[in-house]
Amino acid sequence: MEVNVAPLFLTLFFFIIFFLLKLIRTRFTTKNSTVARLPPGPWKLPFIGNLHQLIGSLPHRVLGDLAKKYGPIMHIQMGEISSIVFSSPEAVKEVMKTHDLNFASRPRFEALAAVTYDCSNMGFAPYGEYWKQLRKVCTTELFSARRVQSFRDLREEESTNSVKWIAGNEGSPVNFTEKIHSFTYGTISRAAFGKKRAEQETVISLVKEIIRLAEAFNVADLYPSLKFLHSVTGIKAKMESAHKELDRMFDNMINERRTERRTKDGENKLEDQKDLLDVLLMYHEQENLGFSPTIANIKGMIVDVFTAGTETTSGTVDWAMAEMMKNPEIMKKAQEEVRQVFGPKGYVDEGDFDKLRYMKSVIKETLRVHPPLPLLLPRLNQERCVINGYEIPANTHITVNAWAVNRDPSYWKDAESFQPERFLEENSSIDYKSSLNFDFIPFGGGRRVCAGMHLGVANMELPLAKFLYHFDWVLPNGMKSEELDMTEGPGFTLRRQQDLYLVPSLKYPLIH
Ligand code: HEM
Repeated sequence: MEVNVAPLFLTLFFFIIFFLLKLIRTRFTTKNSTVARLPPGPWKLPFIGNLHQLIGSLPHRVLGDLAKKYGPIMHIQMGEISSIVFSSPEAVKEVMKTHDLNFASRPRFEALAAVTYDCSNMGFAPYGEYWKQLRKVCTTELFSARRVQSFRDLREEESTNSVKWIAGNEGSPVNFTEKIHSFTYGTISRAAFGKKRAEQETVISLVKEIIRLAEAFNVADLYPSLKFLHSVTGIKAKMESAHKELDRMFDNMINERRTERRTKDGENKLEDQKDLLDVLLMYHEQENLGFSPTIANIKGMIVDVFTAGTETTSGTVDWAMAEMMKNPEIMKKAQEEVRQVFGPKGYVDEGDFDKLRYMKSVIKETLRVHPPLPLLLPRLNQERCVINGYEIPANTHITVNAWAVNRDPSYWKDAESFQPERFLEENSSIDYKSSLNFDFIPFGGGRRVCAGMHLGVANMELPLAKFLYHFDWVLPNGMKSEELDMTEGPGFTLRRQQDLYLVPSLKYPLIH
């Protein structure tokens, strides 16, 4: 029997062609994907991605460890959110310099939008015309060196009150953490609203509640498509309720101020007497200034001032003091310097702060080892791009692990240890405006760098100098310095897990 093999050959021929074409296609895409594949990252579980590795841990530490294995540009999946984590100075330079414009937006979180007047605060405003105008007003007006200087008297007053309170509790343990917290909230609230007001304490406690809720792990933010999760977690509802109350207080304060601004005293207010609300209302009222924020925008900005400007600053002073208690020789040097500079005067004032080189190094070293926002604020890239051969799709969440960068062993000698001297010696030229190498980024960098840096620095330096000058400090109950617990607490800002209790003894009393 004769068999017709032609169809068999034909099938085989087409099969081989199909197979070859597929092989070529695969090779082609694989070749292209060496340019366009996502960065490497840890193995992901379906639906939750890498969440199981991050929940219940300190994310900056876990991400730092994972980066040692997967590299300084790493892909992480958190629920539906795809995020690229940058963990070395070279990688961060790509985000903050080479591709700065593309990476200058922020992702939107529904729960946060509810308390930031639909992201009309600066911290979470998407990149665009509104953010650019607001940023300009911040640089030239709200947080300019001149404005920060104009708040000098109120900083003085608030820090003197803290010193008086501590002096009144000489010899017994004081909750230092709480004290520096209330100094910062008091100072920021007066910078925003001027004179002390009856509502101040309520505003502060509502802001604290909103910060706590914003820092709580909110699974609903990780599954934006599952909107019902917001009602399951209840966090958004709690934030909205605290916010409603805060909004009512803001309205009262703003209405009162608008009336006051129309009086003679209001009209004649000198530039240096204006608080942040005055400046923002001026832009609202005068149409020819190139930026006209609505009242909701103004309230959004005030929320920013409170949330971005309080715990970051107080947390740093708290850690600085804890580090000095842990390292008595550093405390001694810092105290000797402050007492030498201000000793003859009998009081501390900001006029001679240029001479406090060692104390400033203590603050820098604290920000290096304990950056208050260890993962900065998340960013979003507007367009797809390729970095180091890795594909970064548009609208990816960008995380910068500043905590890991600030202790990168290839940039920092003995990176884990607390040594303020490093900022006096080879790194003395490093300032807060992000170093050229992007190896010291507690305030972030690029277009989205912290807008309130000068105010933050002023609010850290003055109280710290006064606490070092006026008091000697010991740990309570005979605790030794090596026993002091330095564990980090959970949350978005890197604060101490335990409040710091210290026993003050008055060295130089206040003379006025
Ligand atoms: C120790 C004190 C402070 C630290 C360490 C700090 C740190 C930061 C960081 C890391 C960012 C994000 C930067 C980025 O995405 O690259 C930021 C943003 C911001 N900070 Fe600060 N901050 C401090 C104090 C303040 C103060 C006192 C204010 C104002 C009252 C302030 C206002 C802001 C604002 C408005 C933004 C958003 C900027 C934008 O998105 O364009 N900060 N800060």
